[in-house]
Amino acid sequence: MADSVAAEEQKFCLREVLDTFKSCLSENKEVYIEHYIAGWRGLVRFLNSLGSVFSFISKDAVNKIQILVNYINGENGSHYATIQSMVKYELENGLVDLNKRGSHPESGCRTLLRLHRALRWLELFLERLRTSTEDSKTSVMCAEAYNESLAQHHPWVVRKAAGMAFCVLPGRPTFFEVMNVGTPEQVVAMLGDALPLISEVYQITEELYSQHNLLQLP
Ligand SMILES: CCCCCCCCCCCCC/C=C/[C@@H](O)[C@H](COP(=O)(O)O)NC(=O)CCCCCCCCCCCCCCC
Repeated sequence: MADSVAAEEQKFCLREVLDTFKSCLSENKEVYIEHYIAGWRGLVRFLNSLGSVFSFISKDAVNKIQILVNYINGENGSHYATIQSMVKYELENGLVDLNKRGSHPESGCRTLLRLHRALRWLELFLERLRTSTEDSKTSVMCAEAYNESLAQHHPWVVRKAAGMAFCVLPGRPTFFEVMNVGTPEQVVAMLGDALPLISEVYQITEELYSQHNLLQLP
């Protein structure tokens, strides 16, 4: 009984995860950090279910999520409701290391920027998955998406480790099964629904960071 409950709890559906990105946007298009983080938590669970070779990646994501959770639960938590309010608060109070890491090495702004760059990887990867054919290789799609996005911000050693991890990604059929969304057609349809929302969250964040010159935070 306990086992089946545990199994049920662990049952993973990528549709639900991607749906959390829907709830990220407020009416006036601000991005709720709490929901943004919830989306990442779900993605990390998915990554963990693919095997322990990916744990160096999920550990870093968990670490960044935790930094943001600590801000949300901290005494200035009200300023961390949306990415917009966080940027305003941290900049106005000099809480961001702008040029080199110094007294604020783990600001909310620089931490979220790392996840934001990873969101671009996700967008590119999911778009490739959506338009892939039966014989497409997940490792190739993942590597291409990575090279076009995150890789540009990673040192050689991280790129090397990431490249090795991609090689052991399961093939497309298994990958789709683990997503637990249904038939390949249903996966493709679900991705078609989810991608515009992920793109919108990405674009809004990108513009905000660009306006404030925060895209290269150390
Ligand atoms: C499905 C395959 C998943 C491949 C994931 C691709 C991303 C590869 C990222 C490799 C990061 C390696 C770990 C180290 C990272 C940090 O150096 C680096 C910089 O941080 P720092 O400035 O504090 O040092 N960190 C980052 O860039 C943040 C990386 C966050 C990665 C989160 C990845 C979550 C992946 C979720 C997969 C879900 C797939 C769903 C598809 C159906």
